[in-house]
Amino acid sequence: MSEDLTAAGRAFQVDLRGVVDLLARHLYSGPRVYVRELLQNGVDAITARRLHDADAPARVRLRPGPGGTLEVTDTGIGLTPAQATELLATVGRSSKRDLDLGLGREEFLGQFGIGLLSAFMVADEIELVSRSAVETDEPPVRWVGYADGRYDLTVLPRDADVPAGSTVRLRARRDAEHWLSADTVVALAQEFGSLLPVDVAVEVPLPDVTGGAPATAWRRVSEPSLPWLATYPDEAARTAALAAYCERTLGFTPLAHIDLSVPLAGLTGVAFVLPTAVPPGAGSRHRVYLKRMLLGTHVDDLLPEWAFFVRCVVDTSVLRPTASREQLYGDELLLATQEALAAQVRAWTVAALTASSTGLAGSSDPDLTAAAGMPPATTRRIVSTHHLALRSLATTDDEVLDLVAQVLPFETTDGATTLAQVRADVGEVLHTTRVEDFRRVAPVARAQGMTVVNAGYVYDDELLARLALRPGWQVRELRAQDVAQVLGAVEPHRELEVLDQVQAAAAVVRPLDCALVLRSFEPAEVPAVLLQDRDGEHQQDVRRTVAAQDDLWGGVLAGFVSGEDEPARRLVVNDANPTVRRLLAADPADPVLVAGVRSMYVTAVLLAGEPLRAREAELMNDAMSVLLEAGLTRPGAALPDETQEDV
Ligand SMILES: Nc1ncnc2c1ncn2[C@@H]1O[C@H](COP(=O)(O)OP(=O)(O)OP(=O)(O)O)[C@@H](O)[C@H]1O
Repeated sequence: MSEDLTAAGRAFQVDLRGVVDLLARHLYSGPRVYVRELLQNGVDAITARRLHDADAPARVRLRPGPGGTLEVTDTGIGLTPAQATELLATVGRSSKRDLDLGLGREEFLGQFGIGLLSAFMVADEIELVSRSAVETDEPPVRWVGYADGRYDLTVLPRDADVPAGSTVRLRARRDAEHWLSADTVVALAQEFGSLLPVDVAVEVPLPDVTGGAPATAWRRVSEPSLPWLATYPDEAARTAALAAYCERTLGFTPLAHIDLSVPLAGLTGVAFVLPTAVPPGAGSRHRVYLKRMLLGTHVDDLLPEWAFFVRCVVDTSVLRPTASREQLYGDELLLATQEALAAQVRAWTVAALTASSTGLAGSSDPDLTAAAGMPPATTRRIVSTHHLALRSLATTDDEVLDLVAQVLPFETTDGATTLAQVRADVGEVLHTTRVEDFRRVAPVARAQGMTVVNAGYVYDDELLARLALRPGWQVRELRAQDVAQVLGAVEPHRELEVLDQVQAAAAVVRPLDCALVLRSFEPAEVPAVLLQDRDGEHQQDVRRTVAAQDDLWGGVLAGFVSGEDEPARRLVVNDANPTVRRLLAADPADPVLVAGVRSMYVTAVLLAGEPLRAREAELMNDAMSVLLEAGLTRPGAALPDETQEDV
């Protein structure tokens, strides 16, 4: 016989275990948030009571007990038996968004009506004993919820010893006792509730010195006011207090702090400047409080990527949390807030940069004077520690770009100097875009009096490309020809004199995709330099592609290959170098000439900062043995023969 399952208008049944599992695994970051949810309910209840009675006490007390119990008592609004039935027995029911009850969401931390369930992550039973502080004729009530979805509700006698407000009691599930231990509760209450505007304290055991009954004390975990809004005797005291707060909370001593304020989002706070450089892309980890309850310590997206040199601590009363209460909800308001915060950090950054370039005496801009108010050594330290962040910002911001060009040192062939200085000295800013290119040309360029900027480091080539578009700047990437041009040609008679040797030497490097030319240049100690020809490199690429294509495409592409099979690199041999001159005096067929050219080539590759390929290392070895052999067998170069007697 089959049962009739037809139904209409029935209510959903909820399997609480499934819901709790869902919360624990997918919504909350872990059981630890149960403390936050209990604190939040206590604070919200106090807020609700204070809407009726502004002078009502504002206390939350947490008492971890023996055997894994925890009692959380608040002096909040409490519940009548009817409210307890309605609010606690329905998952998703919340008094905090119920306008019928005359309450709006703005005042409260909670909104979803699921927070209390988080206690089931650590306990199988939640007991809540409550007495309404507003409907004082109502009796107190005791509600007990079980993780399997049942609950008991008992109306207590009117004269029962239950003060106005609520007490939640938990008994830890086996395996979850540590979550309710005094140490853990203190740590969690401090983490989530340190900035709460109510008096939050945890009962902690005192060390037993008398041998009597164990003594306890209340340890206050909340601060009376936000550290950045508190009143201090003077600016120096405020800076010191904020630095101490940063040390306690974020674990570092800041180089400086930047005050933040976005009234639209009810946001105030501070950005602390990190004392050491962080790699770009390290992510920004900001500490965000929502109505003074910790939302998260790793909230992303509060500031743009370039601001990776600061860590913020902010409190907002208007931005909304995601349901996990661990990130901010991405709405229009958050976007506007991010923009406003970025503008404030940027204004400060510009001020710091300007201050470090000029000293800024008498500036009337408050940001500028604030930054300039820092000791010059501090401004310089900030700029040198966080130059990468500044370079990154300069790639998208012209004002910062101009300042960076004036203030930040770049590596050049004249030593570290600013781009503005290079412009003032030589007009055009010539730069390489790879560190290897710079290493390759630096010694020669330096000796020729050419100024070349190394823009091979992160952000620098983007930065120079942007600078090239700024009025008044002439910026160009260095080409091989620029260097080749300044390398002096050799007199025609000398060229003729060593023609055979140069041709023999060219034949040595040709299989290594390298041409060879003879020039005379300073410094004379450098026997040869390797020049990379970008056009040549491109030609090489095309040639490789042509070789790999079928006939039709190969034919089309071959049209792009210009002229002869030009090598991509040029070994420029220095006729001013004594070793080179001796080498060029050798017989073109002498194996020493071949070995000498090979070793010159390898030295030039290394000087250019290029890695040595296996083939080149092999050549070096061969060259060494030829040179050694030649050296050892030279007449008069043999080791003294010990058997021979002195004559
Ligand atoms: N300590 C308390 N004092 C008075 N009322 C309470 C207390 N704790 C819970 N409540 C009532 O129970 C309701 C449900 O609480 P719960 O923590 O599950 O959700 P919430 O706080 O409303 O929202 P959220 O899920 O965002 O935390 C609350 O809206 C509130 O009315």
